Amino acid sequence: MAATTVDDVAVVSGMVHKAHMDCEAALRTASTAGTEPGALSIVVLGASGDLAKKKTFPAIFHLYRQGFLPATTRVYGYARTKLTDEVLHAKIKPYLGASPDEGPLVAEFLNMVSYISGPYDKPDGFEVLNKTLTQFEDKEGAVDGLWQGNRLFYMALPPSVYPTVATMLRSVCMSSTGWTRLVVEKPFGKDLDSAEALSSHLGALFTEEQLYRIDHYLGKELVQNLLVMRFANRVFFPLWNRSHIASVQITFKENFGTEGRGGYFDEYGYGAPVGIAAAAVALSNSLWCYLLVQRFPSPNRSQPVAACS
Ligand SMILES: NC(=O)C1=CN([C@@H]2O[C@H](COP(=O)(O)OP(=O)(O)OC[C@H]3O[C@@H](n4cnc5c(N)ncnc54)[C@H](OP(=O)(O)O)[C@@H]3O)[C@@H](O)[C@H]2O)C=CC1
Ligand SMILES: O=C1O[C@H](COP(=O)(O)O)[C@@H](O)[C@H](O)[C@H]1O
Repeated sequence: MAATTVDDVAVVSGMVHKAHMDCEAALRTASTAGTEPGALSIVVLGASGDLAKKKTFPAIFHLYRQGFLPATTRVYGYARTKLTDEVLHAKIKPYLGASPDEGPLVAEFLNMVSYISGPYDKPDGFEVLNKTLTQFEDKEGAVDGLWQGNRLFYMALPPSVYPTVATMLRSVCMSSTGWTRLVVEKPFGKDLDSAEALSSHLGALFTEEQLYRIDHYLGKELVQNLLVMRFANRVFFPLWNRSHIASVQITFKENFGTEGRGGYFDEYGYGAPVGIAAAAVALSNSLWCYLLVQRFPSPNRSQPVAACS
């Protein structure tokens, strides 16, 4: 059995890089931190929903607080519900995870956040969004006399609308002066056929470098630690195989109900008891990934493409 090396850890980090990140890590990678020149627009699609409120906006706030976002960043929420900027701010503020003395910082952050309402299946709203982004980029995106506007789209939406929204973004909202990236939160399909269909749909619209598929559960510390324990711990590494492990048990525990997460359970047995629907969503992505984290062989290079294959 080969000894574990620092390279093994780097290889594992490479895998983590592409597919196993939480919202914050994904956004940080996708925005290449605060050093990149030009204007950065982060668009949260499904901004009126549960994931946006509980995970995505707080993650963006944490990046802002840590100085990982360029000074020329704006955050746009997009969804069908008609909301004012103020109503969106009031909705997300309690979830940002700010301490009582961070009032001014929160106000500064919310000042960067605005909201656009529009449909997912017609170009109208996306045209307004594109115009808004372009105006911001024209104003703030100057780099050495040239203009650069980078756009990050985060789909905090039910899976049923991913394909339509991706098509709209591709036809109406691509940046013509910088990069465009699309973050897709799990579930990535509910079975092999739907995962392949989604993959080929997105693959026809965006390049692999533009696509970030994430499951925030795999960015959790416990799961990340499993990777280190498997590949970088000299005691566990030689023992982590079928000769020494009789079975692996993964327990999914959640003690609360739907709580506004209608879209979350869409197509995953919404009529079923909440626990079963929640477990079905978790099983379709997170739990399989946990199992893979236990089992996948060490990839031979640290690039995401090596990890994917
Ligand atoms: N909530 C969570 O903790 C987690 C969620 N996810 C995933 O993130 C995505 C979003 O989840 P979540 O925010 O909970 O879902 P929501 O039900 O809150 O949906 C998000 C938004 O999408 C719009 N929407 C809801 N249902 C539909 C529909 N049938 N057709 C079109 N638009 C709809 C609504 O906005 P509007 O009507 O204003 O357009 C809603 O505010 C899902 O893929 C979910 O599986 C992943 C991990 C955790
Ligand atoms: O992916 C999921 O995330 C949500 C939120 O979980 P949290 O522990 O990060 O707060 C969870 O409710 C859901 O069951 C799971 O599939």
